[in-house]
Amino acid sequence: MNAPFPIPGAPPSDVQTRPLIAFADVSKVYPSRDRAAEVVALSDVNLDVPEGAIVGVIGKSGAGKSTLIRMVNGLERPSGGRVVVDGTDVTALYERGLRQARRSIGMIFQHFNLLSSRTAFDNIALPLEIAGLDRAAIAKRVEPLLAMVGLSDKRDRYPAELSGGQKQRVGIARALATKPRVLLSDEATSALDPETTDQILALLKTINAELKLTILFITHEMMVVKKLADRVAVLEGGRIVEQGTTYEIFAHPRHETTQRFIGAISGAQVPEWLAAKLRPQRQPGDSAVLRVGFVGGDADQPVLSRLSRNLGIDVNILHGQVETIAGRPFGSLFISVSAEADLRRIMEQLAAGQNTVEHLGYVA
Ligand SMILES: Nc1ncnc2c1ncn2[C@@H]1O[C@H](COP(=O)(O)OP(=O)(O)OP(=O)(O)O)[C@@H](O)[C@H]1O
Repeated sequence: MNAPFPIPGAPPSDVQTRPLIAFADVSKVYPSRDRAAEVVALSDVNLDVPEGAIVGVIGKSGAGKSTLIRMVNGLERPSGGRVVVDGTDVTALYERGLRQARRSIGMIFQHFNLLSSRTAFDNIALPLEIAGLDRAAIAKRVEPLLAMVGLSDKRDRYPAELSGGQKQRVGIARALATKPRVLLSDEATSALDPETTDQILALLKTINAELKLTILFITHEMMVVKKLADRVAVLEGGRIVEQGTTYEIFAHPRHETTQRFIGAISGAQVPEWLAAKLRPQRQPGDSAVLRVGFVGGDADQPVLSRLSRNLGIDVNILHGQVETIAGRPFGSLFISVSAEADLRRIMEQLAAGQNTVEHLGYVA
């Protein structure tokens, strides 16, 4: 029931629920050119990015990710639908309005897009120069940004003198210079090695938490989604085929594209060495091989030692990867038990909570 009049001091009812970025029925068709057919890059995209959240959009090459993210700051215009950022319909804005809207939307890129003729300090200062700040005001803003991204000692270095990770740190500081409310990340870690990727993702998480900055990112790597996102949307052929919280999507992927993305990193795939040894029929002296999937419930409990104690059997761990996503356990363990044992009871015990158990076959 609606309140008949506003409650004094209460926030407007939509403050907590209104997304900071909203895509509503967005489509994009690139017209045909030079006898090439038109390209439908996006169809019926509906996606909300809640204020303060980190939302990832994952998809293969050509899925429409860049087209989607570039609509938020008006670098791309939809053919249909609306993109609303902080209450402003950016699809209705043109030059001056767009320039102004872009001050509250920072962006970072796969190849950093730094000016090679400018030092780290001067790259970060650029948006402030464009905004007309004087030198003193610029220094007052840039120095703390350099410190925040851990580059105070590199302030006078040129991009060619910086590592990939350091260049991306400059890119992040530059994106934050105008104190945006939204940070867009276009494959920001795709050109970096795994260790540097982790450091940049950690920095983005810190920035999100400390500055309350809303982050929308695109990637083709599920690992990045797992480490960074609160929510994820899976894009395929220009359509969102699945979206939800990162944990929901990892724990219960419904669409086969999502399952493929997750399968590659979840540890649920049977390792090659085990697949080579597995046989469907039991032979004397064999062990039975089981895959236990942990989704949310029981992985932090001593599941295997309990099993061993309750049923008096030995359990061998063959392979596995169990970690936490959004603070909840997720992953798979491959175990073997004597094929003489009561497999039905073993599987019942292992399937306690939300665990899944499959009997894969036998090994010698
Ligand atoms: N300016 C353009 N003119 C015509 N077609 C375009 C244009 N930009 C993108 N496309 C097409 O639109 C589709 C989506 O492209 P987009 O770059 O958004 O995908 P993506 O998921 O970001 O891919 P990648 O990961 O390879 O960058 C592709 O088929 C692409 O060829």
